[in-house]
Amino acid sequence: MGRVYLVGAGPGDPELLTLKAYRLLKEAPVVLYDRLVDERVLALAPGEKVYVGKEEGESEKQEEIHRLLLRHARAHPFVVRLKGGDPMVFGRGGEEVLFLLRHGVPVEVVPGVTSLLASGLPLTHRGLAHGFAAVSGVLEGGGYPDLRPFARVPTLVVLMGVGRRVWIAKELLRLGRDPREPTLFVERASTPKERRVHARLEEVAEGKVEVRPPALWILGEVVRVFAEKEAPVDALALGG
Ligand SMILES: O=C(O)CCc1c2[nH]c(c1CC(=O)O)Cc1[nH]c(c(CC(=O)O)c1CCC(=O)O)Cc1[nH]c(c(CC(=O)O)c1CCC(=O)O)Cc1[nH]c(c(CCC(=O)O)c1CC(=O)O)C2
Ligand SMILES: C[S@@+](CC[C@H](N)C(=O)[O-])C[C@H]1O[C@@H](n2cnc3c(N)ncnc32)[C@H](O)[C@@H]1O
Repeated sequence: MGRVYLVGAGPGDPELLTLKAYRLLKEAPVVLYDRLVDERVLALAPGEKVYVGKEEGESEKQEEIHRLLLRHARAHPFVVRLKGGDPMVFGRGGEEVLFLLRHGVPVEVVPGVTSLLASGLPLTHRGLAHGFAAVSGVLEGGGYPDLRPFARVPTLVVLMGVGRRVWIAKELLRLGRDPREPTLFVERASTPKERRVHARLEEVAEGKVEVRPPALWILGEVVRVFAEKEAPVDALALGG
């Protein structure tokens, strides 16, 4: 029975791979990969590549992925299971680890650079944000998240939130978040197709902001620190 490495592919740029991820991709007899894995990363792997990604809403395919993982783990000395960003951040990596361990398959998690961090913005900043949170815009089966625990965090990062951005903005306003708060969408961060869109929370709520998935969405005063549109804030003066 081979080992399964649950590897984070990072946000897209192949140079953001860890050395361990790079080595494992080079040596892997087979790589089972997700939808959001950049083709430049896949090109590094000479072995067999099996696409097991899901389109939006195809969460029921998870059991099929588990069966495929088991089959390949039984057929090879080791297998790489490649997920976008970090496998343990909104990647259903926990489910895959539990399934494999329950079937006696050894697993090793190889963290990757999560897209939460791929914007280059500070998620924390002295005098502006002493903490951050990340939340999924959509729950299993298409449910709506309960945003009450997240409404007051200084920096909030939303993943899988593009389709729900108007609802999320309105809900955060209802929960008391500042309508003029700066926010930033980053489509396809770290790739040549990266596109950054600045918008105040109220503008998003009004449906005025065009964004395409996949994109991360950062809300909070830290957006002002490196913003292009706003007058650049002197970060040093805020440093304290
Ligand atoms: O599940 C996988 O295979 C890998 C992770 C993955 C997910 N969605 C994904 C991917 C593809 C990828 O990142 O490569 C891929 C995914 N899901 C979604 C989007 C769209 C977007 O970013 O705006 C995207 C990215 C689409 C794109 O590739 O551009 C949206 C989404 N998430 C979700 C759903 C509903 C569903 O799948 O049942 C839906 C569809 C909503 C709808 O039908 O209108 C729910 C979802 N999917 C996922 C999670 C994370 C679970 C966890 O906390 O581990 C969650 C949240 C949850 O289940 O509580 C996983
Ligand atoms: C299911 S989550 C997977 C997150 C991934 N495990 C991570 O750690 O980045 C998919 C969502 O992550 C975000 N995402 C993933 N890669 C991205 C990128 N290169 N740029 C912007 N957002 C990205 C988007 O919100 C996308 O809908």
